[in-house]
Amino acid sequence: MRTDMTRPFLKMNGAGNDFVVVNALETPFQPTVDQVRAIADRQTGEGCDQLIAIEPSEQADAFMRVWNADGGMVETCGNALRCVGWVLMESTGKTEVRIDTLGGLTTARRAADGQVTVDMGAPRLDWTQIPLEEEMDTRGIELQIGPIDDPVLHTPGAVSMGNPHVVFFMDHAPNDGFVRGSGSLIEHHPLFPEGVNVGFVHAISPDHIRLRVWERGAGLTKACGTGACAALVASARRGVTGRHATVDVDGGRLVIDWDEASDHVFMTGPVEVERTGVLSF
Ligand SMILES: N[C@H](CCC[C@H](N)C(=O)O)C(=O)O
Repeated sequence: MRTDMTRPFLKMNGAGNDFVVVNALETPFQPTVDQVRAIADRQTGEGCDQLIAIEPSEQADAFMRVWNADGGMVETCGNALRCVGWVLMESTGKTEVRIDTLGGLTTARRAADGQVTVDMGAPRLDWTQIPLEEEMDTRGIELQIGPIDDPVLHTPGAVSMGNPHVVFFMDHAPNDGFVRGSGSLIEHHPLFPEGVNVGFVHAISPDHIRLRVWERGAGLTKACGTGACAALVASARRGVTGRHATVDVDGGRLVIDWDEASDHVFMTGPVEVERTGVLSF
């Protein structure tokens, strides 16, 4: 491959959801779809679930741009917000930073044990905001997979945390094959004009859930931060949990609070720096 350009990056993860993070504060970073795919490829590239660029912002400390592994640019990423928040707090010495995204303005601050809390803002719950193709009650939408009289999956909650999510409720955590098979089907269902991230919740108790997520444009990941927020909101709206829960994901544990007074969702979880490297184009 001809190499015209190199670019340093930081490889980070949040509860196992991993990112190649590029500093674009001074020099713009505008990869093509093919370049994003090449970087995200785990066999031939650096390998990641999402590619992240930290860009300048007029109204916040930075703007965070997100590409899925399939090359599509998307609105936001909860686990990456913690990672980018940590990088900005380390580099500025601030204890709280504002990060703008295509999915809305967020705030990150330090929490106990080196963790980071992000104020993800209010969930968007109207069917037009998910968005859905037709009007439905987002507490439980009319969608089912499997035999009509005995569906395998049905009536998920729908929530936007800046990006679209559906959340199915199950009496056990599904295995990889189930998540991949049903997740990839539902991701592209015509009910979701912009595609959808697909969560599978197994409620262990009213403040503890197990979550697996098939991510739009990235597949089965070890964690999905916006997915954990959407799972808690969907669960609380159905009375499956209260407004606070520990969410066990494949790669770790996130704590989600849906604050009653502000209506904002707060997500707390880990941040890890894996290594530094240089991208070549
Ligand atoms: N696949 C997602 C973006 C990444 C979200 C996830 N990694 C998170 O931590 O929130 C989407 O297409 O909306």
